[in-house]
Amino acid sequence: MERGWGSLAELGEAGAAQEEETKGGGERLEDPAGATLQGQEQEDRLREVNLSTQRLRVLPLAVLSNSTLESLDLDRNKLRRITGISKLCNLKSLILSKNEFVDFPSEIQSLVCLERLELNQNQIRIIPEGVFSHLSRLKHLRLNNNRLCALPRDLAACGGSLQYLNISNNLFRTFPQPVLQLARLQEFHVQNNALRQLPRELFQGQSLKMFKAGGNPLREPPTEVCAGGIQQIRNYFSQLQHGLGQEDKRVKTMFLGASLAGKSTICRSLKQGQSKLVPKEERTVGIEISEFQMEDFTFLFWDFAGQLEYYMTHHVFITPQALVILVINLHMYQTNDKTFKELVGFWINNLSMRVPNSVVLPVGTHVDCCQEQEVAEKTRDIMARITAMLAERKSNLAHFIDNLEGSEEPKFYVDQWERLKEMESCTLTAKNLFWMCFCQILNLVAVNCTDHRDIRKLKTIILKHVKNEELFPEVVRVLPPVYRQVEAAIVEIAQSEEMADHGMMDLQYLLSKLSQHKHLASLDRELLQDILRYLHRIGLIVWYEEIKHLESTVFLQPTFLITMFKLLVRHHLVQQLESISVETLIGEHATIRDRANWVWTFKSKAMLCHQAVRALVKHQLCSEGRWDVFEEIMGHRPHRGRGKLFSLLEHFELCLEVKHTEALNPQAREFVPGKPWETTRSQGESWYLFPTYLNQTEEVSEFWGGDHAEDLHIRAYFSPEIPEGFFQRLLVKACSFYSTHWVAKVTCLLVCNGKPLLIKENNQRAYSYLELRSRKPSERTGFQFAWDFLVAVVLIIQKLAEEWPGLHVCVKTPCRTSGCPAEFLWPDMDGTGATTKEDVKTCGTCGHRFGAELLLPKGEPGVPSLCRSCAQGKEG
Ligand SMILES: Nc1nc2c(ncn2[C@@H]2O[C@H](COP(=O)(O)OP(=O)(O)OP(=O)(O)O)[C@@H](O)[C@H]2O)c(=O)[nH]1
Repeated sequence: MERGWGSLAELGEAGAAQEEETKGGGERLEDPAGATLQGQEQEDRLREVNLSTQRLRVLPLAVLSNSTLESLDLDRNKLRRITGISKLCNLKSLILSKNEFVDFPSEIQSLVCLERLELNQNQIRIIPEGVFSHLSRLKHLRLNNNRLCALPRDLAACGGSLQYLNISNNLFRTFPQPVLQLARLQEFHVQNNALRQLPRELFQGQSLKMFKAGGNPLREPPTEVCAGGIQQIRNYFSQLQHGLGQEDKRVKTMFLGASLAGKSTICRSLKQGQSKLVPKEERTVGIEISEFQMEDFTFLFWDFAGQLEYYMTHHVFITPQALVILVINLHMYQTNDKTFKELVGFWINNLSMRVPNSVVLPVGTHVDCCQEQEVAEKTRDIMARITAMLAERKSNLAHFIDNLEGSEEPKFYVDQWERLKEMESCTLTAKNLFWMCFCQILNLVAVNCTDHRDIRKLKTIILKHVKNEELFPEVVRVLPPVYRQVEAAIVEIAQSEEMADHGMMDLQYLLSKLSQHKHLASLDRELLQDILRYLHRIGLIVWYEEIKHLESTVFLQPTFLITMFKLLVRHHLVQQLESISVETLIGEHATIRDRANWVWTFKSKAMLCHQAVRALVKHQLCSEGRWDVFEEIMGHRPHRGRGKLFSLLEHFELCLEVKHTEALNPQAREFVPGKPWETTRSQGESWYLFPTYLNQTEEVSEFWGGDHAEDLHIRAYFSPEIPEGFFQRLLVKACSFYSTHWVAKVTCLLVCNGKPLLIKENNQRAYSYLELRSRKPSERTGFQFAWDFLVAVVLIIQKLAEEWPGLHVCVKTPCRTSGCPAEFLWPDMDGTGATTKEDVKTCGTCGHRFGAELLLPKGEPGVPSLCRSCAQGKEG
């Protein structure tokens, strides 16, 4: 058999050197100090036993006979009971997480010294009374990921000691009252249950420091209040005491779908209660937002433009807990794969990745342009394909799970397995175990937008759905009257004569304006800010506290924000650039020649200099009659201060500041793992790269010099696919680390310490991956560096992927034998160095043996965590 590239022989010398090192390490144990250490270690071992991941079904007798045992770790086994555990009466810590318990192991009541008990990730439904009354020293209790809907009353007996309690991911519908007796509780996790209400008493004491309740259909206090933390919840309850809570029924409704589907037409017709055809010339640019009342529900309509260029901004605005109206032009729809993907599949796929628990109502338009039978056929076809698509996704996930479970060393894949299990439950259809775990696609409604009866029918159907509490448990929010008063005051300020129509206002000025309102005069600023945060979370205003340049700006009209985005993220930007008037050029100290240069650089490199951006923005604002906001959003001085626009675009990774248009600043300080790194703020004009506008060029492959068979080579696979815009955002993130880089539409070359790393995007159905390649080091010492670089980029990919909760990414190394289809799956990268410790890996398919360095990062402790902090450092 022919040997593959990079076989064991390639690492001959390196392997021998390592063996030497291991021997040297062994000798050290024999010195006297080492012997004392060993004795101490042995003693500790008698008190602490770790039997995690052993596939145990019963407790080993040897363990039960050791009555001095203080800590027993049985994490990730197959235990259903632990008969005999009561003998271990000195036990202080008992870990039984990720086993197969259905019944609570009551023998635990004898372990009166217990301080830490972990029973998370089991199947426990009921905890009997009479266990916790014996555990008065218990400080730390994990019961998350079970099937619990109540806690025993005697948990109160741990009131003097319990500091940490986790009951997240269970089935609690009402708040477990015994928790209120836990006077010393500091950290409480109750996420992902079915709670509607939290008791005021929980927040009355001062002990609680950390509280998490996301993923509950909370009405009182609403999720958007809880997201503000304990102090905001306390403020909320103290306001509720002053006046009766009012019910607010509000639904964020997002209109999505391909270009010219009829989104704006439906949106406007629903608002006006009659057919309101939108002329083609009035296409939506960016997003339009409007508010509208149906019965006692307030609908906040978000109408998204269908052109792909704008999709880059969609991820900012597509948020969970909304009704999504997916508009499909039935006249354009053909019963084939291609149109399904373009008009329907693309949108559902993106929603299932970004907001896996969304409710989607497909609406077919242009019925008047179709035959009656055609409408029925197309409706059936769309629904059947959606069902098949979701089924395929589910079976893919099941397949990934099976693969991990069947792997030789499942313990290396626990994190990936858990994440997949979580996603699998999200893609099931309604009425699942957890209220939030559905991606519900409702039946398609076919309408003729020219007929007002169809509009009325659609309105009735929408109302019926939003009244369904199973579908929309969070529509109702209980609010203290002051919340509504602040909202009303803001609307008044926004509409006042004094207010410029861009609706941007300085935070301090807004707060003082609010204090002038008669009901709000006595409110303190902290409470007012809390309410502004709430209004930001429900999408009524925008206040990005987390962006430094925008922390003191409140956007009272969120649409203006989109106006800002669309100045630079839009259709036909080149034509806009070409049409900048001579007056504007002169105003920016530029010439017609400069303009030609800008157009050339933009077309070839997707870059604009600061001066070009200023001229472009000025040109567009003038043509829209909004000249007044130019300085506000671009900053006052042409070459300094970058203004609000760039802060926004950079925050959402839509553009990247670069220092040189040629070789992209080859002198820049680079990021080298392990060494301090800072961005260079060199002189000269800034250029901005807009990756959305990149074209395919040969430049990257020229600098890379073509793939070599012996390259180190890995792939990050994406399921169901690489989200639109993902690669461009990765590019912005990665290039801001590695300031020497070359980029093109689907490829990017990063350089670190003079070594190149290539990233290539391949997005095909059922075969979507990012390929990462670096040259095989010529010396053994070079492997560490090469893998550090690769791992750092993988971690940036994983970090970015977290923004798509329904996305699964897994990293594999293809077998190095040419033609062998096998791949080596990467273990979880949890920062503990869970990489390979073996020297040799054998391919299960072709049987070739390879030096492990050629396939996976070696398990040098600390390296992955170092890379992790680097990847996350930029997040700041
Ligand atoms: N005959 C007929 N025309 C419709 C119907 N619905 C929409 N239209 C027309 O289709 C065209 C596109 O409608 P829009 O509402 O602008 O579509 P959109 O989805 O908002 O399009 P973008 O703004 O490009 O994203 C307009 O000219 C509408 O008048 C329908 O049911 N029947």
